[in-house]
Amino acid sequence: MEKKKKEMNMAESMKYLLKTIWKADKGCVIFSFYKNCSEEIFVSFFFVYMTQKIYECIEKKSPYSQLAKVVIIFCLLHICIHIGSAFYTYNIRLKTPIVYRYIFDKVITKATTIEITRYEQPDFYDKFSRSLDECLNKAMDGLSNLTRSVGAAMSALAALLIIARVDPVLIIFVFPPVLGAFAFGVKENQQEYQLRKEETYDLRVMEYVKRVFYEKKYAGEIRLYKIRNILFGKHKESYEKRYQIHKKYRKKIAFYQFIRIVFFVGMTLFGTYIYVTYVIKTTGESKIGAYVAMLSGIGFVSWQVKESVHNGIEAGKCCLFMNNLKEFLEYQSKSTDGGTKKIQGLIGDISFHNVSFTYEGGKSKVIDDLTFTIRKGEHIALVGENGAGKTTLVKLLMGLYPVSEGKIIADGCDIREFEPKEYHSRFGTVFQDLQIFALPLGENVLMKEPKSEAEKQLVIDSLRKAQFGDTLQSLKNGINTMITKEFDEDGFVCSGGQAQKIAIARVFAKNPDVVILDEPSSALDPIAEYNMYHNMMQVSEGKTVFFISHRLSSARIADKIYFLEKGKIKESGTHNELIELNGSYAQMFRLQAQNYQESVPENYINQSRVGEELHV
Ligand SMILES: Nc1ncnc2c1ncn2[C@@H]1O[C@H](COP(=O)(O)OP(=O)(O)OP(=O)(O)O)[C@@H](O)[C@H]1O
Repeated sequence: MEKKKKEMNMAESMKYLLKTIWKADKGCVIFSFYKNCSEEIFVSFFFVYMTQKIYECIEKKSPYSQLAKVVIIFCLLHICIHIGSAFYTYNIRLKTPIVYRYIFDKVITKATTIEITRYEQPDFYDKFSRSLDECLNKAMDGLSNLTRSVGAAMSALAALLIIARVDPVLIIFVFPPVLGAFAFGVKENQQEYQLRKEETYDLRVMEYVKRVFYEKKYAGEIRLYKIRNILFGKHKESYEKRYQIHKKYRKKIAFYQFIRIVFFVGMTLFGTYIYVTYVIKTTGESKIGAYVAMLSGIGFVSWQVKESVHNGIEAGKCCLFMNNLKEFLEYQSKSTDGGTKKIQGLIGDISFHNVSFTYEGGKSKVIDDLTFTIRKGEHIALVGENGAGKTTLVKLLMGLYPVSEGKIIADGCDIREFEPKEYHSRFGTVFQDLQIFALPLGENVLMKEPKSEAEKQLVIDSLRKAQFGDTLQSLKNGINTMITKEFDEDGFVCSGGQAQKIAIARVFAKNPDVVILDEPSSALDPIAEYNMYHNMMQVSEGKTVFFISHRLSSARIADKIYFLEKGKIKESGTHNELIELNGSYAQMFRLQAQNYQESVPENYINQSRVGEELHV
């Protein structure tokens, strides 16, 4: 995102992870600490204290009953601790999805409030995908590793206390692995995190290629064109880049691991053996039992330190991913910066004041110094060549993109001052790239589950107005029919025109203040197109309507037509005024009218005259 924030260090990211999971489910954190700490401390007492007791018993020739008492206490403790652990194992499986849902909710909620422009930035996708994929999985892994690390550290500490009772000097031998493991563990973590960051772009490319081969919408093009080879090439290229990145970092990580284990852990083990041999040699064999027991104790401590560091490193890796989550969730969206004002009544007049807009990274203005006013209830047609800026203009109006210069006023107020969610809710839109969801038809229209009879009827009426009535009648399950076959073999697969009709029905069902139709009829047949516009204009009586259409025959019904060219309004007026003006609009209109007349070739007409079926 734009402003680079300082990343959290490991301790801060661990705190953030714990805080996040704590907010999602307190029990998760408590159980995890309980299980891993209690088990590990018990193990250290069992191994070190019990071994020492056995040797003591042999050396002092104490009665066997004393040892039996210790064994019974340990047995009882063992049962108690593992009852708790069993409870944890049962619970943690149930709690993991709660945490997963909590983070998922936060990320998705945030993503839907961020300006659409962010979706065009690779950096946004990196953070978004890492927040979703990595953080979701890493959060629980992080907690598990962190608590195991703390458990192993506590276990090592408990063992050290037992060892110190025999000979405090022995403790010195434990410090090299602790210091080394810590210093090199941090380095390993940093390398691992850098590796993940560096490979994110290529991972995304690989994910994209995977998605293209997976999703049905690409299946046709892939079979018909040679795009498969290009995509394979991209996948291979990214795979090789990732391989090089891994090679670079894995070498360093392996080196740090080698130093940590061979040098520091080795120092402890060999140092202790030399020291214990020395002590036994100089003090005689009186304490041989206790010292031999301590040798295994030091081995245990060293193992636990290794475990603690290893788990700490793993936890650190997971926790550092929390940087992505935090940065993503704390990102201040431009469109959500201000905007708390509520709209009173319906949206009234809308005016553009010297509005200009350039897409981020774009070189030239897509909308260039536009000034005009739309009266409440006017039906406006936006026409012009491809790329003239028509879609961009309506997206600016809906507040989906922030204007670069100037302002848009609705109801006498800059639209940036309105509460974005409420402002967006006032528009009913059919986008050019409209989306149909793998949900029942009713939900696709109402955009929520139609529960009451009135809501169900509204869905049916809206579908009829959108010219979907005949198709609806043929559907066995009516508005409960599942759309797409993604989750239901009997699902209904829409044609392009049917999908457009469903999207149009959404607008009828929503009954918004302002209707925006971005080429809503491009896939409709001429009769459906005529009826759709007729219905739309009827129900939009008194509402402001913007429609973008390349079929200028439909623009005739508008109260006013704006002809856009390179982000500027070149001509405006009613259809008749613009025809009279005899400018670009009139020229385009005449060209289309001429094409329609010439579009049925002479020989087809002749053939049809002799009784053959006409297929045009
Ligand atoms: N997300 C984007 N990022 C960068 N440039 C964009 C983006 N969307 C559109 N553009 C550019 O802005 C210009 C206007 O696009 P827009 O979609 O507004 O045109 P339009 O008039 O609706 O075109 P059409 O009739 O083809 O739908 C085009 O040159 C296009 O390449």
